[in-house]
Amino acid sequence: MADTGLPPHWEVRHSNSKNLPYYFNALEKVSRWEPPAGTDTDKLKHYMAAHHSAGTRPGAAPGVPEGKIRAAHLLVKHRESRRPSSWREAEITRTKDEAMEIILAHEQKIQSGAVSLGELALTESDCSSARKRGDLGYFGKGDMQKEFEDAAFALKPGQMSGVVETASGLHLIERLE
Ligand SMILES: O=C(N[C@H](Cc1nc2ccccc2[nH]1)C(=O)O)c1cc2ccccc2s1
Repeated sequence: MADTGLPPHWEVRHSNSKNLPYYFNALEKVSRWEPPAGTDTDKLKHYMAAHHSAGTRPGAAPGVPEGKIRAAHLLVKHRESRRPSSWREAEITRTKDEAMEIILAHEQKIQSGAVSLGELALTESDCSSARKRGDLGYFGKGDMQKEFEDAAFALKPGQMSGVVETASGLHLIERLE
């Protein structure tokens, strides 16, 4: 990597959610917003000017906030969910296995083309985003539970995930942008 002027094992990374550079030590696995002690600040300044132009990256879709995607999801909670309650049901007592059967049936219906994820989320999702057809808006890395983020960022726009499990319950995710 070009000479960043940082001490050994330190590298510059980019926070999509804050659209800011940060400094990461790959050996100690620590990160910080300010350059560490021992940094050659002139070299770092030249490196940043050459490699970290602020603002949008080339090829970013106009209007889409940098590093973010938009997705909708359908959530089926169960009695082990972090918050076993929703607008649909004050106390959710179904087991995880029962929730799995329900969400797999939803997945089949969506994959058959009989209904869209958003339409089904309106009545069936245990997330408060149900009223918006499951649309969660734009989000970046670090905003959502890790399993959800990994699955959503692996999708292409228009694609739907398989069943994804988080502490909230079982999800089907459709990437919108
Ligand atoms: O965390 C939320 N809702 C929880 C359920 C839940 N847990 C999630 C975990 C990952 C992604 C979405 C998730 N939704 C609840 O209602 O108990 C959110 C609701 C909304 C509504 C609009 C936009 C974002 C969000 S995130």
